[in-house]
Amino acid sequence: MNAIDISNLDVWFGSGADRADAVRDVSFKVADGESFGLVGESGSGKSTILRAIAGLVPTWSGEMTVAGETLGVRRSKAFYRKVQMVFQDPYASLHPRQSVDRVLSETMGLHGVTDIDKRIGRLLDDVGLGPGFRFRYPHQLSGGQRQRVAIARGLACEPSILLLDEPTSALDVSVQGEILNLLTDLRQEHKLTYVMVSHDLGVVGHLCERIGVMKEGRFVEVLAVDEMRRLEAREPYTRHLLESSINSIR
Ligand SMILES: Nc1ncnc2c1ncn2[C@@H]1O[C@H](COP(=O)(O)OP(=O)(O)OP(=O)(O)O)[C@@H](O)[C@H]1O
Repeated sequence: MNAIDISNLDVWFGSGADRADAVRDVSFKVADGESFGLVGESGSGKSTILRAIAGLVPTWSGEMTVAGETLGVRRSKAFYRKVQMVFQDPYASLHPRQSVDRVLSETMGLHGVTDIDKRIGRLLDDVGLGPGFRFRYPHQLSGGQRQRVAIARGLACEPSILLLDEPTSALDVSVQGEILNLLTDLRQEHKLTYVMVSHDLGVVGHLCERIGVMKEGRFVEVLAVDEMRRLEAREPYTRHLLESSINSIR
């Protein structure tokens, strides 16, 4: 089964002379349990695809079937129980005056999760934080710990799909590997499907099975991570991209 099936997706912002076409005629499928990466130069439309799936862009056309739902203009509450997004900067995405406990219990309460108390303890263990972090505030956490809280929030209502928008790029290099390992373990333990945006081909190689290479809103090509490592790109643009990151992908 496919967790995600996207056909002919176009996303644009503005209209008339101010119209910007951010995503053009993009199609791809992601199998249940697969991890799919979106790579390409800055402004090529990677984050916009995630935002379109999550219902965060107003104007799009095409077909999107995600977690068994054919998507329209609005996302249902049930959709957000199945599909969650983790953003690049955990400091910006966590409310400064909300403790870890409140962040997690509010998310669970919103989605009608029962047994919240026990679940928070388990979630904190799952993301490698433990009970000592439960009543801390964002400013009392390191960048890596904050991202672990953001991941715990993403997992709080037991989704099947996580949309990861540069989940390690705001972090110290020394912490990036830890978060990538955590995401790898969580995918296995919770049988998750990932779509991950990253400008770092090393990060994508670590976590994904296939990558979609983007340029100016379009897919240039889709290739397996093994092909990426062997520099087996069909398109000159991809070859150039791979060759310029040769040290991080091998
Ligand atoms: N809300 C918006 N209004 C107008 N234009 C937008 C908006 N969001 C994105 N864009 C434009 O859409 C294009 C794609 O942006 P997007 O953020 O998806 O690129 P990206 O590949 O994720 O880039 P980066 O790697 O720098 O994050 C860019 O030209 C951007 O300026």
